[in-house]
Amino acid sequence: MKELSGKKLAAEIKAWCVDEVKKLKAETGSSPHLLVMQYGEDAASKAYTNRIAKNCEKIGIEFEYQQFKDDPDAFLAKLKSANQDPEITSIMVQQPLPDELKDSLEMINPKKDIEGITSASLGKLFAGYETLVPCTAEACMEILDYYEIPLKGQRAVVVGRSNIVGKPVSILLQQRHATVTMCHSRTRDLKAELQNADIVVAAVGRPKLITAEMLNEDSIVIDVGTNFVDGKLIGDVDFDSAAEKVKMITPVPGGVGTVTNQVLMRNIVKSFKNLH
Ligand SMILES: Nc1nc(=O)c2c([nH]1)NC[C@@H]1CN(c3ccc(C(=O)N[C@@H](CCC(=O)O)C(=O)O)cc3)C=[N+]21
Repeated sequence: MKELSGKKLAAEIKAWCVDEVKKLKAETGSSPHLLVMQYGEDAASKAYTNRIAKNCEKIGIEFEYQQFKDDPDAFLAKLKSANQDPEITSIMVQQPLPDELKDSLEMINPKKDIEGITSASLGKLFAGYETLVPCTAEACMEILDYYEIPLKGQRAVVVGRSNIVGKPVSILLQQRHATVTMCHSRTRDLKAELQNADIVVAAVGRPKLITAEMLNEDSIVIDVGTNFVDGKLIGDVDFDSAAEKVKMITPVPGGVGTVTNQVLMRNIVKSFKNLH
């Protein structure tokens, strides 16, 4: 078994960002500027925001955070003004959102949509145009490429069909000529599907849902899960048992999540470039 660490790759992407931000500052006199908006008190959103703030600081990206509560109109007003504001080059709206504000994700200016979650961004991805791609899906592809894992003609089984990971990663894998099977909570026999997999992408958000006995010895496993259990970060794959069996597997933490953090930074740099 080979552990597919994301640490070196993440450091490389970060170094690229640092360099690029320096160059852009010299050329334009300004720096990328991220606005993170949160509605309500979700602790995971807060923790994620703090991590993003630190990463922005290290790279030289300006960071702004606004939290709202009990005032959906103020939230919408800020989002509208941020869409127009030339100083704000990237916008991230933390999820979850209350039902009355769910549609606001669609309002994000697609040029500033660093998570690639608007239908405009996802539509471009679907059609094969260049666009900002959801960071976690892109991080999976980066890890596969970093470790030179062949994709053409390979069988990839994606477990999970979310808009931010499962669906986009399935498109990216198909673009690279993999044969993709989508599995989810209603899949009748997940083990049978996994037996055929050259590559498994686990993105369901259920701790240790996938166990060693479900996996094939020749599989390469990309674990996207970031489940907090008793204060510990646990993947969707039971790492300890799976690691003894499969060919290669990403750890949690230190795998996809580490790369995702820096792919997000790179998307902030890209959105700045697209706007300038
Ligand atoms: N619009 C939006 N996009 C999100 O992506 C989003 C969100 N809202 N709301 C909150 C949740 C929560 N979330 C996490 C991200 C990283 C870790 C995490 O633990 N990251 C580790 C990575 C660990 C590893 O190496 O795998 C770290 O940064 O150190 C957890 C949770 C994102 N979310």
